[in-house]
Amino acid sequence: MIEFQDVHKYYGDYHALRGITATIREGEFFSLLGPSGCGKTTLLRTIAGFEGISSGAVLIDGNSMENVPANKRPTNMVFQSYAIFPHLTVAQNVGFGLRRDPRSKAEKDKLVEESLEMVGLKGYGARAAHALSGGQRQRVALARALILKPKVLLLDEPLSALDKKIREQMQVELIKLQREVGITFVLVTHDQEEALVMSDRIAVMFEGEIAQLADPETLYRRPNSRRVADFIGVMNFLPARVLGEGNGHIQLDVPGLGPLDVTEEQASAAPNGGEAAVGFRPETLTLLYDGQTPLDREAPGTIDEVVYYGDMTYYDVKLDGVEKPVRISMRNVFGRPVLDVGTRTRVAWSPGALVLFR
Ligand SMILES: Nc1ncnc2c1ncn2[C@@H]1O[C@H](COP(=O)(O)OP(=O)(O)OP(=O)(O)O)[C@@H](O)[C@H]1O
Repeated sequence: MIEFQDVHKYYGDYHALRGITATIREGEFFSLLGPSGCGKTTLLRTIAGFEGISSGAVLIDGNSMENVPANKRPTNMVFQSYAIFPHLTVAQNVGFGLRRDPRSKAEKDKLVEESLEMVGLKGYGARAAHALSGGQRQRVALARALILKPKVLLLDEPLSALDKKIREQMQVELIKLQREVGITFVLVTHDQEEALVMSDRIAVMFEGEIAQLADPETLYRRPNSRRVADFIGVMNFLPARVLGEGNGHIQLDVPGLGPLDVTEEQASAAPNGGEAAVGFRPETLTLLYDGQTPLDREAPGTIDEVVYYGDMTYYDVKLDGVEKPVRISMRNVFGRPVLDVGTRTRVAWSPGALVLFR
């Protein structure tokens, strides 16, 4: 659907996009995720045609966009600062892009009403746009983009100005909306949680390059580099020594956990460039309570810090002989006490949940 072929972009001397090659599939919810300045907005704008490229090609439906101006592309963009017109009504805002459309007023009114219904604002047409809340304004901006029936909707941090609760609610609504209308959504976000929640696939970008492109579960469970692992969620790292390998297995010695085996599939693809380390997510470790036997392996440690979140607790635990504590998340179960700092404990873990970076 959208194809980037070795796309480079310079702003003067600055190399903002450094050889982007990727395909966004028709009908998918695709996110560009990365820290500030990595080039994700620039890449999104090359799809819209708001930004030219220095070399390479951007194709939509197999057609090169090289000489196609923004207003002739099958795309539409929704911005962070939902640029709606405050002096117009909601309906006038939504119908704005149809003002030169030859269809009758009755037909256009119907389209406006349908679009408003799509975004959960049925019956809001006559209201003054300036009287809407932030979340409602963003819906109006969405309805205004959708009414033009683009093949691709480009979303530049559309939810970042909303407060946490409304943002989470809008995330779910956007997913539903995307499924309903079935058009390709490309979202720019620096919020890894938002990308995980919403996307079919995510391209993680650093410094003008795509570091990994995968579905959320793969990104989370099998990050291909330490940098991606660090950017997505929380990942504990422990230094590891590679003892040997063969038959699809790698033997390691990990201080704090002991000698262990991982499979080749557990090794990250991109070279770490430094010393080997194993990584594991906080929820892949478990604190064992008295009398509990581990399913797999266990290691002794001492609780160093406790952060209580209501539904769960984060424990920072110092494994024996390891200076830096590892973070463990435990779901709080009724009747099970939250443990105190200083408690001696046993940490259960499974070799299968580790990722090896080397
Ligand atoms: N018009 C421009 N002229 C010069 N440099 C630019 C221009 N637009 C962007 N850049 C630079 O290119 C790099 C990538 O910018 P871009 O806006 O794509 O990053 P981003 O990942 O979207 O970051 P953010 O989340 O902060 O918007 C940045 O270093 C930025 O300063």
